[in-house]
Formats: sequence, structure tokens, C-alpha cells
Amino acid sequence: MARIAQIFDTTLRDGEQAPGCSMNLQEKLEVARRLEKLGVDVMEAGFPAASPGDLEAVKTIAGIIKDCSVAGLCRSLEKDIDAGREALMNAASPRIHIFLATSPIHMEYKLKMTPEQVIERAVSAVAYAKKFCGDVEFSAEDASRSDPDFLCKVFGAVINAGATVVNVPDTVGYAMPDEFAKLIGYVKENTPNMDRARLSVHCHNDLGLGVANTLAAAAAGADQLECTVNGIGERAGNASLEEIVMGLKVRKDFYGIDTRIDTAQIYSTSRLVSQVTGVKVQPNKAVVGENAFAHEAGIHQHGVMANRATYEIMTPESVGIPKNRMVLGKHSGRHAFEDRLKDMGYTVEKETLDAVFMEFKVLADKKKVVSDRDIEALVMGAASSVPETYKLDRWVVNSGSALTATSTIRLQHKDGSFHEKVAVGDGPIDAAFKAIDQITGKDPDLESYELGAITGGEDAQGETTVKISWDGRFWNGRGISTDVVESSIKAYIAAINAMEWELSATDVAKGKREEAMKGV
Ligand SMILES: CC(=O)SCCNC(=O)CCNC(=O)[C@H](O)C(C)(C)COP(=O)(O)OP(=O)(O)OC[C@H]1O[C@@H](n2cnc3c(N)ncnc32)[C@H](O)[C@@H]1OP(=O)(O)O
Ligand SMILES: CC(C)C(=O)C(=O)O
Ligand SMILES: [Mg+2]
Repeated sequence: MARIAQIFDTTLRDGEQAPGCSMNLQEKLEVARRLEKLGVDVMEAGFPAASPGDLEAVKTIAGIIKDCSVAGLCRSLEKDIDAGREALMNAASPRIHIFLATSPIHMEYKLKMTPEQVIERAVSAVAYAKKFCGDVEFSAEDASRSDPDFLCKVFGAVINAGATVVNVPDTVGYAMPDEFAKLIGYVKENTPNMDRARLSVHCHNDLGLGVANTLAAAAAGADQLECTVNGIGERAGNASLEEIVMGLKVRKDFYGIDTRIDTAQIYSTSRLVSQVTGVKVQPNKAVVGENAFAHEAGIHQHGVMANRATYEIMTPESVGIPKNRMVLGKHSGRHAFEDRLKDMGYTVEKETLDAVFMEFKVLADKKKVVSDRDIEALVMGAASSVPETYKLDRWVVNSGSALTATSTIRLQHKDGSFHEKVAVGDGPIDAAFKAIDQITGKDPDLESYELGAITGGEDAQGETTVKISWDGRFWNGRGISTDVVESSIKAYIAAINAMEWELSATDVAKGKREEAMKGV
């Protein structure tokens, strides 16, 4: 019988650590719900001690996710574990995840601790966490560059202190598959009481081997695999969830390992993560890339026409890539539209469906054929919208080679009032953003601005993604329109709304904490 490997997803923690991948609370919640539907066994929701915003995010996710464990990462410090405990107090299955480095270079230069002090600290941290939480994972950071015997000693000690999972991270993506498999076999054989804990791996992709190392470790006995959707994560990223899961599924004959992932949810989860982070999936990315199932060469096309299995080792449907179906356009009705949404993996409330269907009709008037990508953009726009403090009412922008770009923007505030400002700038987008800043009284830094077309063709919709920052925090905004200036304005307003919403939510939480402290 096949054994089951648990999938530990860290998109919301290690994934979010990647430059440009930060998500706001609303976006994290959407991703968390999708991960639950995907069937992950554990989701790491954040690093509660990193900031009050991170703590609130983990707490909110922990309160709504019921079908899998929710983990929070903590250093081996009581104050971090206390933050983890607070963040996870409403979780159905909480897991405190503690880490401490075990490699000579990390111990000497970063932690400035001796190996004996590291063992002592790891044990005391696990024992402290165990007082509040039955499920405690311990990660030996930089395990692949650690002395294997020392690693086994640390693991034996933390298992004795109550750790339920011990994790072997290849923190800097240094390991080679054969070598990593040997290390896993060694740890399994030589760690005292290894039968009392699950053995996990967490691989990074610095040499492009994150997935290969994870699969090699699974074959060698690891039974929890840590990964992220689309492989996002620190530096070159983490091992990608979709590649690990499909590797195990397609080559079950070789590995004999199952997971509980509903693979038909993979594609829509990948699209969601790409949309909320604004990080595009490369076209040739395995499993979920635009070209993963495209056949261009004649010999391949000929083979696929005779039998798809000549050049396809898995079907697009098995990862949830929708088949080519009815064309949706301005004559399509609600049933066909709703059916397509279901096929694409979206379950939307009636209210959202009504709104998206209306937008679809407006778009269908402008475009001959509305593609799945267009629909996805409409749903994402409606579903991920945080409460709108400001809404675009109307705009005019003048620009050209012989005049200074000028914009007039009118926004409606949620209290119903209208506000209009005129601004000049270095080009039409800058002028528009400056007018919005004047209205909102906010002056965030524009960290990134990306403009693309959702589909090809002259009537393609423009999609703009912006990232703004203020006081070290980041917010994304997305806007779509057949006019690229309008999509840019919408994206900027969406980012400002996300910022307004998160800052006010943090203020409320802070207020509540201060109130509670008064009573202590
Ligand atoms: C491999 C990984 O992915 S590890 C996870 C990485 N994630 C993050 O760092 C999350 C975001 N981080 C943060 O917000 C901040 O770094 C914080 C809030 C966690 C800490 O901030 P600061 O207190 O300002 O410390 P700073 O980040 O500068 O330095 C890290 C400190 O933690 C210590 N430390 C690092 N790892 C550990 C650990 N596992 N256990 C205990 N202490 C640790 C370092 O030695 C250093 O200590 P020092 O301040 O006594 O020199
Ligand atoms: C905290 C640990 C698990 C980590 O992310 C790493 O070592 O890469
Ligand atoms: Mg990591």
C-alpha cells in the first residue's frame, strides 16, 4: 500500500518572504481558503512575532481554517512563542513551528552560540511551546550544512522535549539529491526516538534542485514535504508544491507515495497566488506554466492528435486547467457563465456572481470573445476587493510630447462625498497618481508598476499591478480596463484602499490590545 506524505504549505510565510511577494490580510485570507480547498495538511500562515500585522493575519486565518493544521513560525525565544500562542489560540489544529540553526557557520557567526547552547536553547524552546500546544515542529535551520551526528543529537533532544515533527531544511539550496537522500536516511536511522516524530524536509531552490531534493528525501523516508505554490520564497524560492505533488502522482509507480492534494485545484490556486502577489508564472514553468501543455512542433502535434500520451505525461484536466469549451461573448447567458466559473475552480457568493456577470456583459460589449483569463481577472477584481474607501468616479488625463501631463481625478469616498483634484506629473500615470495622493492625503512610495495585456489582440484588456509601500509595509493593487490609463488608476486606488483597510484594522486591534492590557 502507498504511504502518505503530508504536504506542509508555507506560501503565506516563506513564500511571502520573497521580494515583491508580500500580501495584505484580505489576500492572505483568500489564499488560505484556497489552500484548504486544495487539501494541504498544514499551512504556515506567517511569523507572528515579525509584526502586529503578521500576528493579526495568522490569528484571523487560524480562526477560519478548519480542515488542516495552521502553523506559526517562531524563533527559539519565549517572546516569539508567546506571539505564536496568541496568534494560534483560535486554531482548530494549531502547530507552533520553532527553528534554530545547527550549522557551524550559523551558530558561530549569526547566533554566536556554542553547539551545547544550541541544544539547550532548542530543548527549552520546545518544552516551553509544548506547555501551550500539543503539536510542535522543530526545524534545524541550515541542516544540510550541519554535522549529521550533531543534527541527530539535536533532533533526539527536541523529540524528548515533546517535538512532534523534526524538519531538515536545505535553507540555502546547497544539497544535491543523492546526498540529501543519504542525510534523510542517516537522520532516520540515527535519531533517538525518531519513531515518535514525523520527519520533514524544506528545500530551497538556489541551484534549481528544490523539487529534486524534496522528492529524493521523500523516497528516503521523509513524510512531511514543505513547499510553496509556484515555488515562491526567499531568493530563488522554495520547492514548488505543484511539481512535488504531480511528481509523486505521475510517478507513483516509482515512489509509491500519495498525498491528500486535490490536484484538480492546482491550476486555480497557482493563478490566485500569481494574481495576489503580482508575480507572474514563467510560461515554461512545469505543471502550471502557459506552455506546460502547449504543442507547437509538427511532429509533436501529429503525435498528440493520434494519442495525447505520446507527448503528455499528465492531462491538463488533472491539474485543473480548463478544457477548450463554449465561447463566451455578449450573447452568453448566466448559466454558461456560472458553469465556466465552476470549471475554473471558483465558488462565488450570489452577490459577487451578480456583480461579475454585469461586468462580464459590459466587457463582452467591448470584446468579441471573453477569455478565461478575462473572467479570472473579473473574479479576482470582485473577490479580492477590500472594502472600498475610495471609488473612481471619473477621470481626464492630457498628455503628449509638447505639453506637461495633467490629470483631473474625481473619487467618491465611502461616506458618499465626492473629491476632485488636478495635478501635473511626469507623464499621464504620474499625474493621475499625484491627483489621487492629493485627494487621499496619503503619499506612499510606488515600489513597482507593471502593465500587461490579459490576452492578445487589439481589443485586449490592460491589466495593471502596482505595489505601494509606507512605513516598511507593502500593499498591492490590481486594475483592469480596456484603457490602460484607467487600469493604472484603478490599480493605484485598489492599493490605497488595501492600505487604508489594513491600517485601520491594525489600529482597531491595537486599541483592543491596549484596552485588554488596562484590565491586567
Ligand atoms: C530561514 C528563514 O526563513 S528564517 C525566517 C525569516 N523570517 C523573518 O526574518 C521574518 C521577518 N523578520 C522580522 O520581522 C525581524 O527579523 C524580527 C522581528 C523577527 C526580529 O527583528 P530584530 O529583533 O530587529 O532582529 P534582527 O532581525 O535584526 O536580528 C535577528 C536576531 O534574532 C536572532 N535569531 C535568529 N534566529 C534565531 C532563532 N532561530 N532563535 C533565536 N534567535 C534567533 C539573531 O541572532 C539576532 O539576534 P540579536 O538581535 O541578539 O543579534
Ligand atoms: C525556518 C526554516 C524552516 C526555513 O524557512 C529554512 O530553513 O529555510
Ligand atoms: Mg525557508
